[in-house]
Amino acid sequence: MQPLAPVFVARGLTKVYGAGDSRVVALKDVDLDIRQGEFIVLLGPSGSGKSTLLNILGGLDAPTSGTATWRDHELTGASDEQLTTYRREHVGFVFQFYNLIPSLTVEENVRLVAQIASNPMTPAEALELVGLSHRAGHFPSQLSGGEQQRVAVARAIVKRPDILLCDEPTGALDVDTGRLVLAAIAKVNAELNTTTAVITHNSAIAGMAHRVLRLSGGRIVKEEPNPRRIRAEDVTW
Ligand SMILES: Nc1ncnc2c1ncn2[C@@H]1O[C@H](COP(=O)(O)OP(=O)(O)OP(=O)(O)O)[C@@H](O)[C@H]1O
Repeated sequence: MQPLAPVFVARGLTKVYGAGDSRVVALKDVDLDIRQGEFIVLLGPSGSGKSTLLNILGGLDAPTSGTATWRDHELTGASDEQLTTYRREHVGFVFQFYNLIPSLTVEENVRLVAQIASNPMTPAEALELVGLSHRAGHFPSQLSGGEQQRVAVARAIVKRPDILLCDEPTGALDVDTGRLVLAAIAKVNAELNTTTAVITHNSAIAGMAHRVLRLSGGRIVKEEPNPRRIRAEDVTW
């Protein structure tokens, strides 16, 4: 499906941490529109503001100034309760480390999130999407790192989020298992039209994006549309 109208709009987004000598400007005056169904890859050196931007998009953090809206949700100035509702209903997160609950099976890990969502798919559907139906009854310790990360993707998408935010999803994985995780993320983007943003230090992954954002010093210094997207299976590093 083709990307449509902007669903996320940021204007003059600035984030300052600390004060005085420890003051850090993590984001500086960032303007950004993200369209429905877009697959965005964020690249940039360590400390350039990628996670800060993703955390604001996901309602995990609030900007110091500027505005950020997701559809009709005003994220700037939202209360903690409103941000919690926004995250719960609209945002799926995948981080570098999988954070699965070791004492629960794969299916139970995914079900835990489905239970607090308003319009979830079944855990079985989510596991099918990431190609792990046959592992539903296993415990996380019985899975490889790449399989555990695909469970984390299933857990993130079982609630049918509007946006899937991935911070270094393949950072702990080798190339073969990393590709399978990327394929699962790309499939969710393509089949559910889930707007997707992936932070990575691995510029090869940029080939999968509709659009690549390069950050440096808290600013988006380059935006590159990618007319020739590659499949996850063809990413090499
Ligand atoms: N909670 C915080 N308190 C103080 N400074 C912070 C905090 N979070 C981030 N920073 C600082 O803000 C800047 C941007 O950090 P951010 O994590 O967004 O960068 P990044 O591009 O994601 O880096 P990396 O690739 O290393 O994860 C850095 O200088 C960082 O030290």
